Amino acid sequence: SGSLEHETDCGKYHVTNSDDPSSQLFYIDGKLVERYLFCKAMHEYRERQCFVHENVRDKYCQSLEKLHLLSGRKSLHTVARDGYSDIDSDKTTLGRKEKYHNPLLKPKVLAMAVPAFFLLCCTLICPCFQARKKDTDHTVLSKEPNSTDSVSSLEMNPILEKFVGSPQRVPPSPLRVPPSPSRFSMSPKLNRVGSVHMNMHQVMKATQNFSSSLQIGEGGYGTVYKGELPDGQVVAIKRARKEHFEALRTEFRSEVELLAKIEHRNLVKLLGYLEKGNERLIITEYVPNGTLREYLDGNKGKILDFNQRLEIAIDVAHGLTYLHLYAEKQIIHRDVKSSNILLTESLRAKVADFGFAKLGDDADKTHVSTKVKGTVGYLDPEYMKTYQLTTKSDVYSFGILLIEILTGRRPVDLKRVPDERVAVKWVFRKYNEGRFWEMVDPLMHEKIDKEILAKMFGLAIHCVAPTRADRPDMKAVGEQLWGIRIDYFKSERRE
Ligand SMILES: Nc1ncnc2c1ncn2[C@@H]1O[C@H](COP(=O)(O)OP(=O)(O)OP(=O)(O)O)[C@@H](O)[C@H]1O
Repeated sequence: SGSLEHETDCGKYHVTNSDDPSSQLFYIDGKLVERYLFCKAMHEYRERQCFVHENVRDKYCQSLEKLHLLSGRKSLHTVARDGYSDIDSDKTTLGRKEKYHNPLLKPKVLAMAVPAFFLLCCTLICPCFQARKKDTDHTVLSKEPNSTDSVSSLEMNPILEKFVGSPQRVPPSPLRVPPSPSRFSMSPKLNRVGSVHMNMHQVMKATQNFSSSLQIGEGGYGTVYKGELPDGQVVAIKRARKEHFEALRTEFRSEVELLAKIEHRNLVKLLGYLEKGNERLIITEYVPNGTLREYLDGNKGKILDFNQRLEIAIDVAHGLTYLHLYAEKQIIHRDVKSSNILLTESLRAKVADFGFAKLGDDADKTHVSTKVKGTVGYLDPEYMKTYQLTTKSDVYSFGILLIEILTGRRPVDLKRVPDERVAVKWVFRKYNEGRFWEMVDPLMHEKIDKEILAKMFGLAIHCVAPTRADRPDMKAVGEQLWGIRIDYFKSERRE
């Protein structure tokens, strides 16, 4: 091991040498940076005719130079702000120039997308958030940013484990803007929210005393029951678990107030709310056909065809566009995932679970600073780093969801071989190799036109760009999906 420090006319650079390449540290002007940024600086110094030790550049940066990944238009400062990260692990997939046949495969876009995987990996295993095991790999995070709790029951494998233990990954004391007190203050009228007003006795009757035979699901906040109202209307009743009650109080209340204002065919409708003693109950429309995840898992006895998947994606995009743009106040969902997409009998989608919903900020601000909430695998890396929540965090989660819809894979699946565990990373690799069909859900036997697949996966990759400014907004995503659907029908007619 050793250390090399050099000063050029342009700035200082410094590498700590180590026999183990993974523990090498790179510094530019005294700041620790990822290797990619370091090489980007070398490249810029050289372009500005500053002296650079060629042996240093050759040793650490040659592979990146060869891949043309250092010559993008972005300046070093822009790149640093964007949080670009080491791309080593993906270099083999970017090898041949002719692979850039799609605009999305151009080096700039690749350089944008590759680091997302590194950040995603950090996201998946960041110890600063308490993870709660649920289902197989779907773990919900709900953590104050400066808390010291560590990963709890999240199953970890040795490969992931080595990343754990670095609390510095999360800024220690981010700005946090508490929800406006007026919106969340105790209101005696809360029981009158929505169109269904029930008392506890009626709820007990509707759910047969919370009978396990009427239980339809279990989520972060508690248990969900199916119930029938005296007029025959079937509803879903979400009952907060008592042990989480205090902690969930605000969330529960925020869910109610937000949902009550929403009226859109792609969003689950809040029908009522009941606060009584130690019970908090949310009554919503019942969506009869289970979750998108259940369909993708093949648990519903029917496999979604490509058109149905496309329509589900469009429905979700429309629901989220409504929350982002057209609701009375901007709403950021914060927990977009396949188990929160409920399907109707005709397999149209409704976005559910506004438990984590958060009001967007007023028009004069671009983000809300908040504690990190969401589900492992879907979390926007920029939100994880900055605690700044914007609608683009939902766009990121939507990109992950789109990958799920197309591949059938869970965002993180520890049962797969190591380099296929993180679906987005696997997709990116295959995408670069132009192996679109290999990514398609094996349960879906249709042969989809390659161009259509390239557009769908390209859109998903665009949504998961590491920097929110590079992601499309939800409205544009819906429009693109709509365009893809038209192309899909045209391609079907040709065959
Ligand atoms: N309105 C509804 N209609 C039909 N089923 C529902 C409805 N709401 C929830 N469910 C069922 O209950 C399950 C649990 O829902 P819930 O929203 O509590 O948790 P989740 O979204 O899966 O997890 P989390 O809240 O932890 O993110 C869902 O997966 C779904 O199967």
